[in-house]
Amino acid sequence: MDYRFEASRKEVSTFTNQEIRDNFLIEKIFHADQIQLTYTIYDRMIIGGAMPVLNTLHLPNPEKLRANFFLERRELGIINVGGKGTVTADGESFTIDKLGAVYVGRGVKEVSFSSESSDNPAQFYLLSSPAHANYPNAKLDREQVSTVVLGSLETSNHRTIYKYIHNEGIQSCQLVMGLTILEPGSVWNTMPAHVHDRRMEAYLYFDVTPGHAVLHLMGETTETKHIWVHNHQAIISPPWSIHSGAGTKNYSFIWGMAGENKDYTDMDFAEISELR
Ligand SMILES: O=C[C@H](O)[C@@H](O)CC(=O)C(=O)O
Ligand SMILES: [Zn+2]
Repeated sequence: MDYRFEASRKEVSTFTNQEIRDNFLIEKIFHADQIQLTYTIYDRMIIGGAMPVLNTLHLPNPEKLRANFFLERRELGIINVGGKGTVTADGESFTIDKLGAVYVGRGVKEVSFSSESSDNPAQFYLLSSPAHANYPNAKLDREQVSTVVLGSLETSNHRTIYKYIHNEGIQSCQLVMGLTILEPGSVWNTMPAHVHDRRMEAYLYFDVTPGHAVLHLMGETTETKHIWVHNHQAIISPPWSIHSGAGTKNYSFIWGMAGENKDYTDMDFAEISELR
């Protein structure tokens, strides 16, 4: 498991592009027949990917957790961005298509991942935060998710927010998770930008058309930095950082958060005129 410590706001303002990438970008989430995990000290979120092709993959118990099993003190949110696949949690199986989600609660001992077809393998994006309570395992298909439409084509930010794990959706201890799909011609996500000091956030960019990319923006509102992000790359966003981006074409991304509260609307917006 990759381990990422904090970087202070002051430090980040002096970082080179490579230092920004080393600290906040996860270059490759999906490795065939492997589970990739990155532990970030920000709210102790674990960001990962499971891509079963020929084999069934088992959620490991990394030494760093000093736990008896991965979910002893954690919960896990999963969204599939690949082909049909199955998540099994202590013998209970949940089969999901692309953009289906599974929540696995604290206390589940065995979690495994498999694909229906090795020609079109599932790609399970994983987010795990510490949990102090057990919530039931749950599954949600894309069609069942509550959506909010935001922005407009005139401001190049017409997009649909799908909320999966949140106060009115799948119940969790800390984890909030969903995804955003931009309409053709719209390229800006999360503009106007915001911060939420009470929660960190992680992004996974997906359905980025080959040959296109997203210019992800981070940093304090008056000290922004950029990272060019390609398909299936993830971003760690500290609680003090904006997390916004503009693509060379429309794209989609999974967002997830954990921290002090679970209120999706708890955001402090920055005026566009304030950005530096
Ligand atoms: O705190 C919430 C997250 O930043 C995202 O849900 C924002 C987002 O998807 C968007 O505006 O496009
Ligand atoms: Zn946010």
